[in-house]
Amino acid sequence: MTQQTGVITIHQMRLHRCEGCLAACRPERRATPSYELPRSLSKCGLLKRARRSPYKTLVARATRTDNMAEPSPPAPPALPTPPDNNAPPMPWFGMDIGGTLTKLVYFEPKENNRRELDKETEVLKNIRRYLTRNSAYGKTGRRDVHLQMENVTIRGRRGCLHFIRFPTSEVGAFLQLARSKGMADLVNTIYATGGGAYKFEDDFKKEVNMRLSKLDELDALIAGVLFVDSMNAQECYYWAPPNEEPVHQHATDTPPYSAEALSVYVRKPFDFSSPYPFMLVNIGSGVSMLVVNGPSDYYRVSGTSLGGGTFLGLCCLLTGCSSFEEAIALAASGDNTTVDKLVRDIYGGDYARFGLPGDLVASSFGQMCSAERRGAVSREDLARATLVTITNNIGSIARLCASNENIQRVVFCGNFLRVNPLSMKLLSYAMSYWSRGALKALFLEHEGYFGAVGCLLHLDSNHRRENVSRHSSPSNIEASRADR
Ligand SMILES: Nc1ncnc2c1ncn2[C@@H]1O[C@H](COP(=O)(O)OP(=O)(O)OP(=O)(O)O)[C@@H](O)[C@H]1O
Ligand SMILES: CC(C)(CO)[C@@H](O)C(=O)NCCC(=O)O
Repeated sequence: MTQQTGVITIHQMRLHRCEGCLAACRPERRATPSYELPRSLSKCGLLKRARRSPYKTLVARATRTDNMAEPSPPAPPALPTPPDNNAPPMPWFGMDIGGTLTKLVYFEPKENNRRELDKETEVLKNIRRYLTRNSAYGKTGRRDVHLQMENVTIRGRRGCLHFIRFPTSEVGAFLQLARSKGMADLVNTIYATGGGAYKFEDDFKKEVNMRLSKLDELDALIAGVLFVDSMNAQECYYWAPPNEEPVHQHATDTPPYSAEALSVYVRKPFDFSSPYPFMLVNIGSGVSMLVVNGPSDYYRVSGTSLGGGTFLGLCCLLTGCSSFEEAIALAASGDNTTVDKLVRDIYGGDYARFGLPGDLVASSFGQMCSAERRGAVSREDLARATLVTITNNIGSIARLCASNENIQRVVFCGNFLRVNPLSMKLLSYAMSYWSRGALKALFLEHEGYFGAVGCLLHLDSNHRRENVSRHSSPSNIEASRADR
């Protein structure tokens, strides 16, 4: 992320400028986003104030190079946003305690004036220094420095968003750290989402006397996606062959889904400023699929328990690897065709009548019933087959749901896609090929952090959301199950 020069505020969500834009893009790089506030956000005081604000919203009209809109004049310089004296005390965090990873977004205020600096306690300064000067915390905490967002303004405070993650199994260690850094004395409430916000609520209270103000994970996810995308013109992208040749019209000898064909795919920016309707597929430990018709108009259409957790769990079992990064590295150099049974292994070639090419996987892990083949297979091949199995299954369900719902754009997010271009390319190919070009797979740079951002956006909300979201009414749950 290279946002440096623009000032982005919640009041001025549409204003975007980044180094990348200034260097490489025309001022009109992005079309005016039709950004409506998520209902959850519009309930919070901050945004109510923003609407009444006398400070005019500034819109940097910019259009992505692949989707040129009417040229428009460059945006005028940003007006300063008035500081909000009723803002809650720093530090400001949003937290998503997921089934595998906990994500923490920290707002680091910039431009403190002298008075504020004098007022800032030593503890607060230490927390800020500790979080922003390190990129590793203890054995397992990591800051994704490349995702850092500069010049975000929240409640009149300009600052920088930092993205931190650690395994949810280390929540205990995090609480100890929070105590040792004095965080517990400063923060009495954290906006938190994810199953862990429920599961660990008592631990936060007992260990560090912090209250978790719980937000629904899917509400927070959507709010976070819309907010981050509105601030970062580079957020949304897709993968395609360099010449953008439709993969279902591919006419060479190399199968379009082979490792060789996928290796030439390149990443391209996508203008997501008119997003609706879209399907959001969150690939975390498990997978949730949502149809999003508007910022506060969505439903969970389906899901699958075969997600990122399954990939990692199976890889650990099959290859003895011990981290996600290792599993991905193994998969990157493996060959799944020694593990899977292909259509040609069954037919000797294509099953032409129903358009099934010989190279298509007919049966995932289908070769592994042979002792001889099991003896010959490598760890890399097993990891690759696991990745392809999980990815293709998610792709199939997403495609069926999208066609069923008459939706053309499918946005994939979640940390399964972290450092995992292979899955993104496979999903891109599969969406396009099996829909004959009708579906487009899209991806987001801040992969797994949207829930935590959604929580940060609530930091001044007095409104505590109902524990049971309106989206999970019994009838919706039934509908979601029935859909499978
Ligand atoms: N460093 C990592 N450690 C463990 N898993 C990782 C790591 N990086 C990426 N992953 C992948 O990301 C997945 C977790 O993604 P994410 O953080 O989006 O979900 P979660 O919030 O933990 O799960 P859920 O939403 O289902 O509760 C893991 O299952 C794994 O596939
Ligand atoms: C349970 C959640 C929502 C927790 O984030 C996620 O892991 C998930 O969507 N799992 C898939 C559950 C299913 O629909 O089969």
